[in-house]
Amino acid sequence: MQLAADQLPIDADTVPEDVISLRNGLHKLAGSAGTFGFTDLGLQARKLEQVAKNCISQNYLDPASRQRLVRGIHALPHWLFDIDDEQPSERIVSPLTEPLSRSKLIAILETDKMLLAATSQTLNSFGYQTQGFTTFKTLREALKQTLPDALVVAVGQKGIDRAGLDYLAGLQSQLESPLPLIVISEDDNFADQIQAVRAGAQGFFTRPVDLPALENRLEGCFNSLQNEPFRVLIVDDDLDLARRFEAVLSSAGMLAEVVIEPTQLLQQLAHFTPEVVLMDVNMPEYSGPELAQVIRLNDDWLRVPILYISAETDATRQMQALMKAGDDFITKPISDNALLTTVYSRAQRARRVSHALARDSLTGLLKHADIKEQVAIEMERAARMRRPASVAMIDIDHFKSVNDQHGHAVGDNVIRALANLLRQRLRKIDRLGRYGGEEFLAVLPDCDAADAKAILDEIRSAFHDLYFTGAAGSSFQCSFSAGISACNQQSAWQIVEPLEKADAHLYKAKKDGRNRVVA
Ligand SMILES: Nc1nc2c(ncn2[C@@H]2O[C@H](COP(=O)(O)OP(=O)(O)OP(=O)(O)O)[C@@H](O)[C@H]2O)c(=O)[nH]1
Repeated sequence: MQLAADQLPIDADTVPEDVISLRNGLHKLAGSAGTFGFTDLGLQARKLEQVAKNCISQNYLDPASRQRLVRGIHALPHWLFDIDDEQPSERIVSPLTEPLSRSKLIAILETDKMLLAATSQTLNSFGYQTQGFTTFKTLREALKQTLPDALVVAVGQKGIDRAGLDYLAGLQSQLESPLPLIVISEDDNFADQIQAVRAGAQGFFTRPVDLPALENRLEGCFNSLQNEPFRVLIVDDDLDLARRFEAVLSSAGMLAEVVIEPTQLLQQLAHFTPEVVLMDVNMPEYSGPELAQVIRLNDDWLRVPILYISAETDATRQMQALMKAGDDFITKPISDNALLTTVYSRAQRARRVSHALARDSLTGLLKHADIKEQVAIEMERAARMRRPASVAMIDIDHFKSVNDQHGHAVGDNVIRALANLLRQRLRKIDRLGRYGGEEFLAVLPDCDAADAKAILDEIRSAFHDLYFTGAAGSSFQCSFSAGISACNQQSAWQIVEPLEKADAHLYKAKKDGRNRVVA
């Protein structure tokens, strides 16, 4: 910029190209310097940018402006040493996503040993670790040592009393984020419920407890939506700044990727599937709004918010950009925490919207069309990589009679319980969807027929061990049948119609007596 400023003609009738490129450089510096902690440098650059802008709008480079530009640009390095201590030392907010690899530990307080064993067993079958207590005293001592991930406590004569709930309320108030708490009571009296709410309860069940429904509530508390890191795509030609944003977002547990070559934008979108796009506005070859419009040409990315990250503060120009495409403006310079919270809230909302649109409302699993698409993707990948993969079609046995005997709501509980069980037992890389009413479809990459059968048999047995609460408090059990189709390394590229094959095997499982897996 210094060289370009020195070469500006004295008293030019029209604005030379160099003033325009200097304006662009100053604009970029004004936006990025503050982000790196050089607030004063950013302010000086912004003032000089305004001088250049005035010349451009008058289409005339007057001597006074030329002098201001030349002197100002030569003085810029001076401001480089005037680093703003405040910003870089600003603490980056704690990671906004928590890794989920270990299974969750649930502490259970239940004075009845039989009920404690049944509750533990059910939660174990859903993949949770459990720690059982029969007195509040022992639970309290354990809580002093380590905190579980959630608490299930019985109140009343058979468990914790009012003072105990007060103790839990006190404990919860000391925690940054309260523990999920589920309360079990003898009946649904108001006093117990209000007491439970004051202790931070997120679930309240009366005896006899519908354990799969309790598990469903627990799972809701853990909110699996938050467990996968948010994915953010950064499009900025200023590589230093882009890397800085990438580092800030990564430090908070998000996955960030930088688009260096805008012509690769669509490929990177398809490959990375971001939940938020951060888009620079002024780039040399393609402007941010142009690239945002390209993204919006494809309905696949409609759910992904595009945030312009720009030094542009002029409301009219911001509006013009937003009218073309894009969702909001983040104004540079931006502090690390402001960047994180803005991106986080946008990503969270985008994920919720996406989830609500693609997921089945009863089970939270992928809907029919989406799981079918996943099967196609995974089978194609398996063929390409010459890796094994399996497809499993799972159907609850005699489900019509569950509805007929216990009502539709109880039937829904059974469907939800199986969905949760499958979700807990399958791996993260497996894809799972609700294929129809009481029918589920899963695709298991890198898993041959024998392994898939073993996993499904284990889940089948765990499902059959569950006791559901039916009409008038009666309890009943359910089972499912499953059909598996698979391709191994050798046949990976030969497999045709995996769904039809799995369906034929499911039919055979039903015909052979149900409660079985046919591979
Ligand atoms: N509660 C509830 N029931 C559903 C839902 N979707 C479908 N159903 C019911 O599921 C039942 C499926 O019954 P069928 O296809 O005859 O099969 P089945 O009784 O499970 O018998 P088999 O599959 O042969 O073991 C029907 O009664 C549907 O009304 C749902 O979302 N909730």
